Amino acid sequence: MTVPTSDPNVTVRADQLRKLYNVTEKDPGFLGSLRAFVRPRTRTVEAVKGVSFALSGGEMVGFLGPNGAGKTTTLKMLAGLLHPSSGAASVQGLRPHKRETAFLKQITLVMGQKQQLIWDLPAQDSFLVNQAIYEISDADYRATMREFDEVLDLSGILSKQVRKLSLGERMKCELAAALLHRPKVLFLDEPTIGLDVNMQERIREFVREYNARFGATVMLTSHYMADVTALCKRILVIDGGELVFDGDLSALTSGPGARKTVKLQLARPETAARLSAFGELVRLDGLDAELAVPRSEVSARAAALLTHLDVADLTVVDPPIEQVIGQLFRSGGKVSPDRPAEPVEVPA
Ligand SMILES: Nc1ncnc2c1ncn2[C@@H]1O[C@H](COP(=O)(O)OP(=O)(O)OP(=O)(O)O)[C@@H](O)[C@H]1O
Repeated sequence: MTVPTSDPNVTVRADQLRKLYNVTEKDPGFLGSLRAFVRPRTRTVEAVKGVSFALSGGEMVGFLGPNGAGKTTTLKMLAGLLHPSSGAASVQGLRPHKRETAFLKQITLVMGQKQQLIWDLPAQDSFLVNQAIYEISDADYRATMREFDEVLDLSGILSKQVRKLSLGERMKCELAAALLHRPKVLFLDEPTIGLDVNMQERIREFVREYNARFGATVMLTSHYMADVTALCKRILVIDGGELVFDGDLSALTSGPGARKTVKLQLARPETAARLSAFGELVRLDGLDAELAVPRSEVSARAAALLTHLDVADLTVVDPPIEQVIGQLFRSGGKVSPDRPAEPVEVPA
């Protein structure tokens, strides 16, 4: 896919972005080290294989993919930390890898697994360092801190040494420090990782308010689907370095190819083989079973289940979004079209 180049509303653009890493390989042990020293062995990993997309100003987009799919590498290229092997990125009309001051003042990259606050000092000191780096006036600094404090409740933790903060407290400070200069584009890489559900919600609320207040563009990776469903209408899915889906989250749960979960309580035990005739068996636990069924075939399959099996209770629900995304990964991003209902053949 080639990204349109003339849309003035596009703030983030990836055009055939590709990244190769050269990895040095070494066998374990002393002999392995010796061999690697005498005859170094390298391998090329294609972490990102020519991805293209465009984000509009103010859009919040979820960037999903299994481990090692290329999410962080893509975000690092967009934030200018990595130089693409080929292709091009542009953010607010600027080339990220040039790391110009005008670019750095408009973006931020927050990595939940890495910290930018100075470990041995109170968080407040890191804030003052950022104030100086980004040339923020005292008046703006105070106003921003007041606003952030309202949502994140920072008072009482800013004067504590960073090393003594809890994970949640530290993450609130990390976010506030990273947004002190009020960037227009936020790259958030797992900002809620390891946090309890209350703190995840607090961070989401903060991102939502920031986006509404400043019209910021947000690209978010998270392994917690609740973050994505709460904040993003659109998702990009990357798998094996390739972009396999770019569209509305709702299209996955209600569009062609979407599936429903049929929850069954059986009156007597059934075999997996018999249940599988009615749909994809997702769970079988004693008398409780769950089947994934194409949306367009739900009525026919439910009727067949009630006819052929001894069912005590049957309910139809939307599958958890994790399951939908998992299915998307397994199908290489292909959303299969609706098919006409097929007759069910039940093994004896
Ligand atoms: N500095 C590096 N040198 C060599 N290979 C790397 C490097 N960084 C990442 N990779 C490889 O590139 C691929 C993509 O990694 P990346 O960190 O971008 O994935 P990810 O989608 O962010 O994964 P995760 O969800 O596990 O954080 C992986 O195969 C990884 O091993």
